[in-house]
Amino acid sequence: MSHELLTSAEMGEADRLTIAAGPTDGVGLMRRAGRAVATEVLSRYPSAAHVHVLCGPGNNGGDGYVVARILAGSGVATTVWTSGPPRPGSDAAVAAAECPIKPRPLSDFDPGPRSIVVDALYGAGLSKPLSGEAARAVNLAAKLHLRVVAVDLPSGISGDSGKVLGTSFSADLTVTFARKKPGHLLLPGRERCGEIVLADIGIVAEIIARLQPRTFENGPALWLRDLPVPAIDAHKYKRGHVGVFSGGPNATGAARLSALAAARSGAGAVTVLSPGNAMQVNAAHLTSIMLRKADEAADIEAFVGERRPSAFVLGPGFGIGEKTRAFALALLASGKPAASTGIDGLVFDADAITSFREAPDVLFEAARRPDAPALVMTPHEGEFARLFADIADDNVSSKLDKARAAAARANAVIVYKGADTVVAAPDGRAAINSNGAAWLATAGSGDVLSGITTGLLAQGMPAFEAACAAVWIHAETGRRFGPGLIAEDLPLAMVPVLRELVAAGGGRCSTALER
Ligand SMILES: NC(=O)C1=CN([C@@H]2O[C@H](COP(=O)(O)OP(=O)(O)OC[C@H]3O[C@@H](n4cnc5c(N)ncnc54)[C@H](OP(=O)(O)O)[C@@H]3O)[C@@H](O)[C@H]2O)[C@@H](O)CC1
Ligand SMILES: Nc1ncnc2c1ncn2[C@@H]1O[C@H](COP(=O)(O)OP(=O)(O)O)[C@@H](O)[C@H]1O
Ligand SMILES: [K+]
Repeated sequence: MSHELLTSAEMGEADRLTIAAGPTDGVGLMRRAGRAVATEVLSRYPSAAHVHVLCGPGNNGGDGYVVARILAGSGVATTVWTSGPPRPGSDAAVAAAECPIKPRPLSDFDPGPRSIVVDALYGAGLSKPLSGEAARAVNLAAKLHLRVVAVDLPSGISGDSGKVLGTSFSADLTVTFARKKPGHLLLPGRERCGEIVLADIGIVAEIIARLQPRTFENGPALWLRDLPVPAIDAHKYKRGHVGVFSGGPNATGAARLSALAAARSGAGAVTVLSPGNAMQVNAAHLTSIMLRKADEAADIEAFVGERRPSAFVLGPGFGIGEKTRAFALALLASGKPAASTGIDGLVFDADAITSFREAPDVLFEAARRPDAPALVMTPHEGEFARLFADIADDNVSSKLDKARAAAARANAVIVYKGADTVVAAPDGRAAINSNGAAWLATAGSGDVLSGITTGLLAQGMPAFEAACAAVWIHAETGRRFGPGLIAEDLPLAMVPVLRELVAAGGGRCSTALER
């Protein structure tokens, strides 16, 4: 499965295990890596006037010497610029010795217009901010609008965090090896990589599996087998019943967006739980979605006892304050074992998150109780900082690290939203999403996401998989819809996406939910 993402350390270990297993040695891997890059350059820029290969002192530079040798051997005018010679005896030194081009110092780098740059300065071993001659090369390439092909990663981008250290190349194409790294998907790294090509250099799946990777690129491979489809004997309650809490009379739309999305994602029944004073306005706007009054926590208990809901979403448009906290805690810890409530999961979004700003530990402790239903929280950056202020303030950690730390602390699946949404589970698994588009940045879009997540939870999908699937489906829908998207469009527009997923082999029959 090539959706695993490897940290620099894991990639180094994969390298080591592959060499130990034989027969390929380190230089062999380097030759394959360099050949993969050279093949892309030759096929994409067949009439390139001149290629400038920038080689650093480590193995990234080693790959660069291989590229330069192959390009020169193919008749391409090639110049090698180096920021320092490889360590004697290293694989890179072997690759440099095999390269017939005499390197020139990077400080003299002087590319002509319309030439191509192959950036093999630093990759997985980037250890400090780019400065001096490397920074000058970055600026020159940008000023001359040169095409840049990055080897493994654009130099200056951290493979583990996607952060820019000092400055970085903005590549048109990045060729990486064996598996992508988190920095290829997290921003701003993703944007600086351009198109990403994953090259097979002979590090086999068995070796990757031995590393037991815990980080993934979000996509159907991660959760398709768990995507619920109705069994032949399904009836609506077997397909899961979702409860969505509505805000007051002036804030009911968010709940209806969530409710509609939950229904479209396959929940057989959806009930909006509305304050008494908003019943009229909700009733005027609901058709297949049911409506029930819920003014206090005791009303939830009655609803659970009578109507057997399987998942709830609390937060969209609900309002911030004591009532929200009381509802959240009642849902998490009504004092009954989960088996008797039958609740598969909860989604806390928006105001349900913000309401615990002053006392996040109360929420985390409630979520930690062994009988608490599985919890998914879907904060955007602002909401994340309210609940996890210290984690958010840490300027060193990546978004991936932050989501993971938050999930462990809250004992919840955390969907840390944004253009590079990260989904993290308390057990350490995490997925980075990359199929979205900025069209999704529209009011109510997050309410739809929480509805999809709740709909999938209600159908028995495990929390991490449900959150990952919801994020991917939501993003895919927004990307395909494109200009003009508003949140109201999303529930219907996700139907073709769902259809394709079911046709592709989703998943688990919701009869398994019979209780
Ligand atoms: N693993 C695999 O399976 C395979 C890996 N392969 C390739 O290996 C690459 C990783 O190679 P790598 O580990 O040698 O690190 P690399 O990025 O060349 O840098 C290390 C050197 O740069 C220096 N340095 C760092 N940052 C700097 C800065 N800002 N400014 C100045 N100097 C800086 C650093 O200095 P130091 O930290 O020691 O001070 C050290 O000397 C990987 O990206 C891929 O292309 C392929 O061959 C196929 C198989
Ligand atoms: N630039 C972007 N690219 C991709 N997805 C985005 C972008 N901006 C926002 N999104 C997605 O849109 C949704 C917005 O949710 P949220 O901020 O809660 O909005 P609202 O509160 O208005 O519903 C999230 O799923 C987020 O990941
Ligand atoms: K590079």
